[in-house]
Amino acid sequence: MPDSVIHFRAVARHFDDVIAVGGVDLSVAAGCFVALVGASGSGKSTLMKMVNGLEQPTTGQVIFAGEDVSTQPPAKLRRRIGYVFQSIGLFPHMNVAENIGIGPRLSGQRLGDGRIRALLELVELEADMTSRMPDELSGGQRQRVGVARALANEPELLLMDEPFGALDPITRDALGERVRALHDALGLTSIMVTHDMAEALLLADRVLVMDAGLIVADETPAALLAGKGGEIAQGLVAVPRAQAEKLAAMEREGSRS
Ligand SMILES: Nc1ncnc2c1ncn2[C@@H]1O[C@H](COP(=O)(O)OP(=O)(O)OP(=O)(O)O)[C@@H](O)[C@H]1O
Repeated sequence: MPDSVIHFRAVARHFDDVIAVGGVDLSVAAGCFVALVGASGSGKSTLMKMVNGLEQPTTGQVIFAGEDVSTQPPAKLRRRIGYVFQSIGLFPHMNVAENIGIGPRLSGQRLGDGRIRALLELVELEADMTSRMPDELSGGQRQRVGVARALANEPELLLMDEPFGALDPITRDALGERVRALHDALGLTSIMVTHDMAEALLLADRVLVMDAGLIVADETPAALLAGKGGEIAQGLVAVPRAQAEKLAAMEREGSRS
């Protein structure tokens, strides 16, 4: 498929006798926003890390932009793939501008002040944030800087692993919508790991559900809401649906009293 940015071909990753990823075949089309959901330990992070070379498949191949990831130099992958991983935070000894510019700097390029201001603007942060240190920012601001850093190299692919996990619900909602708007405006291809099925349904074009190292559902949000995707996917959809129903019932009760 020429318009696919990434292909997984029978990709498995074992850690001794633990099968983290058990044989995944998957293609992601250019321009698609994919959410990857599933229980803790189902293999989501391991699958993502095999895209940018942080983990290597035990068997199978990950193909990015037509080439096997294992044959591409790490620096080239870093330039073409932006990532926001909760486990890989900002560098604490670098200010905001230095954090945003680290990717280009590693490839021998210096980001100008104008470009840094433009990146801050993309994630709706004030231009005077540039000299702040990470510990002088709120969690939401740090995640915004993380997104700006991931976009600094104008990546073709954006990988996000629980990017908004530690944020309060209002900030999380706002940042999710901002990232989706950026995805559309910049013509990105994005894959986002989340534990939150509601977030996946609201933001993604395509929702993948992982269970025990395998992708057990691959549906659009509309198809999932219409009951497709099988038992595990429907178990995850049931949670936000039940919450929405309870809230609607409370609202009805409230309007009667
Ligand atoms: N470096 C490692 N060494 C050994 N086992 C690992 C390693 N990385 C992951 N695993 C195991 O592989 C399985 C899948 O882990 P992974 O982190 O991919 O799951 P996940 O779906 O991302 O979980 P979570 O939602 O909790 O982040 C787990 O059983 C985990 O313990």
